[in-house]
Amino acid sequence: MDLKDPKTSEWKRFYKSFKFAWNGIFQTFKSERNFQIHVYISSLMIILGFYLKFTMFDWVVILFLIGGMLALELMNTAIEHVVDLITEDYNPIAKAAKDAAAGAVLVYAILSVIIGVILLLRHI
Ligand SMILES: Nc1ncnc2c1ncn2[C@@H]1O[C@H](COP(=O)(O)OP(=O)(O)OP(=O)(O)O)[C@@H](O)[C@H]1O
Repeated sequence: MDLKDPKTSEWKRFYKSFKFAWNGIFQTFKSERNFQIHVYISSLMIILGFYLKFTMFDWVVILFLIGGMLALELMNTAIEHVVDLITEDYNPIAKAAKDAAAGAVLVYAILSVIIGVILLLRHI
């Protein structure tokens, strides 16, 4: 890992870690259907926001929900990868880890839908 190489400049390290992070987002988008669905719904909300002339408050809430949802889905994917790396056999602890991570996404998704509907209803 040349990121740990002391000769690598701070800016180069920053740039590379940004590139790795972006690659993680891109790979997750390519491989995870749920992440793609979240991106499409988020894009739709942004278009609706412009169409319905969202207030500054609405934008702050919506962007917070979108960012949180996508970040949580990325974290869920990371946990799935790590679990798969540890075992390919059936393991109740692997199941518990994956299901808890999926549960975290579900909790945030349900609350996001409720808050999104409340915001939309104020404009319709
Ligand atoms: N090694 C394992 N041992 C026991 N249960 C597992 C294991 N791997 C996955 N599971 C369980 O099987 C089900 C499907 O898991 P899978 O890894 O296919 O992910 P998923 O929940 O379908 O998510 P995604 O489609 O986003 O990858 C889940 O309930 C999960 O907990």
